[in-house]
Amino acid sequence: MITFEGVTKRYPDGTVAVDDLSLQAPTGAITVFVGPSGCGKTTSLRMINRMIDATSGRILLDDQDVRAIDPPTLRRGIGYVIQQAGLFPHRKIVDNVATVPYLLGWDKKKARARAMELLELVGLDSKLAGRYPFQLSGGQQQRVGVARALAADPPVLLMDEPFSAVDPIVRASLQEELLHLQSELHKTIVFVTHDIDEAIKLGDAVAVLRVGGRLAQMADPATLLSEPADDFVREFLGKDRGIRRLSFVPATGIRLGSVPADLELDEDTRPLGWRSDGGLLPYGTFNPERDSLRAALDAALLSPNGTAIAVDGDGRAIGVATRDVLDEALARHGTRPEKRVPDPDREVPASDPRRAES
Ligand SMILES: Nc1ncnc2c1ncn2[C@@H]1O[C@H](COP(=O)(O)OP(=O)(O)OP(=O)(O)O)[C@@H](O)[C@H]1O
Repeated sequence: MITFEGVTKRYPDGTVAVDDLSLQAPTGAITVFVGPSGCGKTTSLRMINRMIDATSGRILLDDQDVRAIDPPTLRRGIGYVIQQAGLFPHRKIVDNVATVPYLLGWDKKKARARAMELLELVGLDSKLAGRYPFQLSGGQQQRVGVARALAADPPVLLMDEPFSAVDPIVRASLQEELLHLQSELHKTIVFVTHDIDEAIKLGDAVAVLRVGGRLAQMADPATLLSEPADDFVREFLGKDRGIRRLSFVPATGIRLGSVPADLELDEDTRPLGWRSDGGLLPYGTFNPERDSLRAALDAALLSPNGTAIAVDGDGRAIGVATRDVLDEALARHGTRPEKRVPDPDREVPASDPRRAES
């Protein structure tokens, strides 16, 4: 557990980057700091490993004040990943990954063996080990950055916009891999991003900061989307938060009808398409055991008749959800009124989506 207790950082020029920040990043979970540029995310992150020292307040690592631990010792237990990986350009990939083990005095063979193991863990081909950073793509370099941060098996990992320099497709796969790694490693991760979608995808807990380094809200993603604390958080989450929050509603409760005769199936009862005079029409599927209500809606949108096909883990049709049934599910989950503290002094502007919701 990482605990911020009333932490403030005032830079020598008087800028208050972080103002009385109190929050907890739970052990074994991903906590994301998100917010607009200049809101103090990086400063907050760097105060954990003492690359920056707080002006006042305390940061505790489990129960120990980080100020009581000398920085080299502290950083041995904290992996650090930054944007564009920050690899040493003149060192081979394997030696970049082995940096911390070398510093810890491991013998070269053991350190390199560990590096090779980590390259595999982050999905890199072992033949890249002998290359130099410039010979790798941006996405590969980021993977090396993650491998390097994990080299000494630190319990804590700090990640500062680690995926923001790569294109959206590579970024999505790096995010998936981080989630996969985390499901095995259970590190305590603090992740900084300015991208709310990334925060919602990766965070077990999301701390939304506002400029001036003040905490606007800290919550799990589903709560954040359904119960934004104020207008700043609501704006920051964006206009499509209604549909995004359906990603956190399981599709299990959807009432399924039987598979209709106009759905063409193969011999294993996997769907092939909707029959029509002009041939088979496209369709969309969802797995009620595994997918969200959003996935079911997506499946419905892919079918010209608006009916989503439910499949089992082997892709076999087990039923359908018609538009009416999906409407019912939406009515149950999609229009839940927000819990907010009304502010009688505040007018709700005509453009505010809450007007439409009420
Ligand atoms: N060394 C410094 N001296 C003075 N002010 C600083 C210093 N470093 C950062 N700041 C200021 O502190 C505030 C917070 O900066 P910080 O880098 O923590 O924000 P951030 O949320 O990470 O921003 P971004 O998303 O743009 O990286 C900003 O106003 C920044 O200009």
